[in-house]
Amino acid sequence: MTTTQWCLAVPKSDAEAMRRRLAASGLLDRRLKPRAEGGRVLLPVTEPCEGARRCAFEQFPERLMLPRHELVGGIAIMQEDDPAGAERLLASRPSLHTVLFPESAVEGEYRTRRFTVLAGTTTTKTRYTEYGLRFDVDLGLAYFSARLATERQRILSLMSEGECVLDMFAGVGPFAITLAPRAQVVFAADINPAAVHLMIHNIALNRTRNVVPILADAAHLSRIGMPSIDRIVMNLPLAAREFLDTAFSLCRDGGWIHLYALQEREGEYLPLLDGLPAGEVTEREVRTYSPGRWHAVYDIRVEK
Ligand SMILES: C[S@@+](CC[C@H](N)C(=O)[O-])C[C@H]1O[C@@H](n2cnc3c(N)ncnc32)[C@H](O)[C@@H]1O
Repeated sequence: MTTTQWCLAVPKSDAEAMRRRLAASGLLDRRLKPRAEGGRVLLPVTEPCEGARRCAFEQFPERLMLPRHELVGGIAIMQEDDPAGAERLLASRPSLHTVLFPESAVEGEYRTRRFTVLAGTTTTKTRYTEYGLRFDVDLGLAYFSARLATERQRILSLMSEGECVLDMFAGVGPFAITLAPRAQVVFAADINPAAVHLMIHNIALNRTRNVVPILADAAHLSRIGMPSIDRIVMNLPLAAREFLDTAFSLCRDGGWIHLYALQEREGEYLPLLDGLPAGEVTEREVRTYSPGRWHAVYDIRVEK
């Protein structure tokens, strides 16, 4: 049976690396068989993204009946409250231990969701691996998304050796621990004690020596005697705007701020930079969030 889906066409030599990246970020449509076309491989993706086009694919026969889901380690998060589908999903992959259904949207200051267990072990904890790093997460207690895996690697690729980095909204530490190998030091703050607790655990799990976890409201960071920062990550899409003054005060001249935003219009967040010492700004789409709304990142060069 064939079906039409969005896909990315990549050179054969890059196909396996790209397939892994898409799988890690939850974008690979695992129900469909990738296929060759000329010197390229067509990789089916679950949602439109930059460079994607529509193509016909054959379905994997054994996965025909599996419900749509997002994977985080051994947990599958389903989009429908379908216990029978959850049982089929659980049986289809030996690595899965739990299937969850979100009862709420991402909510509250800690940006967490409430879940119902549809199948498997009653837990919201799991171990997730990303580019060789391990993260213990508890989806009920602290925010975590596997969909930013590629974005974390992009920020790493922008860094020079020995940078001093600040992750203002660090959660369980995925950005901070990913960026640490190229940094002199990474300060990683979060207001959620459970997130900071897991971050400390993940720092030890990955034998990272240069991440400084901070349990604090980011609004207070300029008062704790921090050195001048080369690069700041601001991943709190709905409220990061409230912390821009603090970020600009902490970042050195010539440094960079990566501001994540949920937006409905290109350039929606640019007016927030009026009156701030911002130089070059590049805006890019990270991923589609919902129809008409996307997760964007603004790479902002600080010019004081
Ligand atoms: C969208 S999550 C991002 C977490 C992490 N950067 C990641 O990519 O997984 C935002 C985080 O900001 C934290 N947060 C919310 N308000 C904060 C504040 N005022 N100061 C510090 N952290 C805050 C939340 O607890 C949450 O862990």
